This record gives sequence, structure tokens and C-alpha cells, in this order.
Amino acid sequence: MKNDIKEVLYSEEIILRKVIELGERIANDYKGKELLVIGVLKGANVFMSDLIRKIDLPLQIDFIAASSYGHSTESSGIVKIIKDLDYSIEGKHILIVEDIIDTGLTLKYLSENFNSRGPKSLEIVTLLDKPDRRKVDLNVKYVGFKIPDEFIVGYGIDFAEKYRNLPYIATLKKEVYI
Ligand SMILES: O=P(O)(O)OC[C@H]1O[C@H](OP(=O)(O)OP(=O)(O)O)[C@H](O)[C@@H]1O
Ligand code: HPA
Ligand SMILES: [Mg+2]
Repeated sequence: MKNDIKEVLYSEEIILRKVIELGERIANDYKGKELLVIGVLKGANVFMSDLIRKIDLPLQIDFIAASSYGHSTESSGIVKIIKDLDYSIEGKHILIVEDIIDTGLTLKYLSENFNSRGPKSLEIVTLLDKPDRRKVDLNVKYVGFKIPDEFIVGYGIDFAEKYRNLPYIATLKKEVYI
């Protein structure tokens, strides 16, 4: 697995520091409110697990599973919901947790879908943001790192379902995916 890595962009230590910073900001912003944190599977699984333990507030969690990349490095443009939320979000303060925003199509689709269910508020936190690749406008309140237009893996993020268990975030050698 390590032979496929081109460059480590963010080490475990750097990621942890960012997760703590985001968790503190979120805890501060939602003080006194009932918060429901929704992770977008599978990619956000690792970030979500670390982040919720750095939000010092009573909160609830739920998950939705969505996929649009499959085994490609380009979005198919069609967002498929593979598993829906378990509970209603009507009247609740919702925070969507994503690992990465690329074209923005996944979150555009999910935000519109969630907004139609009548939440009290809806915000997004993403660990990584690739603004140069955006195809649709999105309002993202919490961003960990802005990254250049390169295909990345690790810390939950895959290529063809591999590399999710790398503890750091890295770029892949081109020959691996071309
Ligand atoms: O902004 P976008 O271009 O829509 O890309 C971002 C989405 O793509 C990845 O999910 P993917 O569809 O690969 O499913 P996965 O989380 O199971 O890997 C990632 O986890 C985001 O959810
Ligand atoms: N890597 C893996 N999955 C992704 C990416 C990426 O850079 N962008 C959107 N889904
Ligand atoms: Mg993926």
C-alpha cells in the first residue's frame, strides 16, 4: 500500500490538531443547542469518529451512505443513497460531516434532500476541500484544509475501496490510477 503513495500531505499529528480545532469551534457554536451530527459514509467514517470525540457537548449521531465515484477518480455525477438516515431530522440542528468536497455534487444533493425534511438548521463540516474542482455552489461553514486538484487517499478516503485505513492523507502515484 505504501509503495503506491506519492506524497504525504497531512500527517496523523497535523490531522489531530485540525480535528481538535474544528471540534472546539463546533462546540462553541452549538452551546445550549441540541445537535445531530450526520456522517456521510463511507469516506467520513474515520473523520466523524475522531471529530465527535472532540466536540464537548451532548449530541446525537446518525449516518447516511452515498456514493458517486465507484472505482473511478471522476464523479459519475449521479449520487446514489445506499443507506438513508435512521431518524427524522425535522426541527433539529444538523451538522453534516464529510471527508472531502470535490465537485460538490454529493453535498449539493444531500443538502437539498435534508433541507426538504425541515431541519431547524443545516451546516457542513469537511476535513478537505478542493475548491478548484467545484461544479456547484455550496455554503460550507467549517473547512479543515483546502487542497490542490490532486486525487488523494487515506484517513477514510479511498481509491476503488482501498487505502481507507492509512492514518495520514496522501496523494497517489499516477500509475496507480491511470
Ligand atoms: O464533491 P464530490 O465530487 O461529490 O466528491 C466528494 C464525495 O466523494 C467521496 O465519496 P464516494 O462517492 O467516493 O463514496 P465513499 O464515501 O463511499 O468513498 C467522498 O467521500 C465524498 O462523499
Ligand atoms: N480521493 C478519493 N475520493 C474522492 C476524491 C479524492 O480526491 N474526491 C472525491 N472523492
Ligand atoms: Mg470513494
